[in-house]
Amino acid sequence: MAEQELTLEKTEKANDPNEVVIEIKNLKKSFGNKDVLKDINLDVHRGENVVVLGRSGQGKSVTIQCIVGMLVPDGGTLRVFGDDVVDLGEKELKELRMKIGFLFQSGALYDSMTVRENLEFPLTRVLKVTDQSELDQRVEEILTSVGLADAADKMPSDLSGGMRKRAGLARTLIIKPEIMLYDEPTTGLDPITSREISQLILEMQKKYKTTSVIITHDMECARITADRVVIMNEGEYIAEGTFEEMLKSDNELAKSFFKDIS
Ligand SMILES: Nc1ncnc2c1ncn2[C@@H]1O[C@H](COP(=O)(O)OP(=O)(O)OP(=O)(O)O)[C@@H](O)[C@H]1O
Repeated sequence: MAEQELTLEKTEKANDPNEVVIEIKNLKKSFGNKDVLKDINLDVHRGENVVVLGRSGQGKSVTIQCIVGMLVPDGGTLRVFGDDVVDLGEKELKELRMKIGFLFQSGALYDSMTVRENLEFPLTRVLKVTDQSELDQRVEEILTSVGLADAADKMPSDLSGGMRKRAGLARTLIIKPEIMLYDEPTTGLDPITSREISQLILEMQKKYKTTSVIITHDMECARITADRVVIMNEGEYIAEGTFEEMLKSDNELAKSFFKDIS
């Protein structure tokens, strides 16, 4: 096949909303005699934002850690971009992780580095970018995108909680991941800042066409960001639908999450 056709095929695939990017079937994971994931089934399509709701300790973070190969499941299959994660060798796992951005609750900035240095770090270490003008241009672009254009030379300790979250998001997005995994992105923020971060997550999905899994307890975050909501309970996904569908769900647990939403 001609090189041009191959490129076209790749581009079409990269934009195909029907492509299943993350495919989870009958996933199981136990720690000792504690069965945390009993039977998780989920398809995440390209460009989609899936919000996972569940009470504390239900295995939401464990699911995310399985997706990036940090934990090895005990059963079931877990494919990312069509590859079975369990079968990947070290090198392939490293390549996969380069396509996945992971935003932890803490935001994960290095306190001893300026914002600019924090952002340059994944570019130089992961993508091996050495050209200073490219580094400057990419740092400026991402900081502008997250609304922190003037903060490049500040230290993390000089930033508010919301700004730190934005900088953490910028640091994750700067390598242009195809998948974003958010673990409680609005925890610890006041309601107004939480809403701003949720809106930013939505904007970044549209701008960078990322596929995202968002774990949250924040219903406003779910309302703003979710194309689809799944509810997790006792190691299984028990209900799913759009935010509006879940709002009207007869499922008792869904009702308990949505009871204060008007
Ligand atoms: N590496 C591990 N070793 C042993 N047990 C673990 C490990 N990781 C998670 N667990 C246990 O698995 C269960 C699910 O944890 P997980 O962090 O996935 O919950 P969660 O649904 O994300 O909760 P939260 O909303 O509080 O973050 C917990 O009981 C936890 O103690």
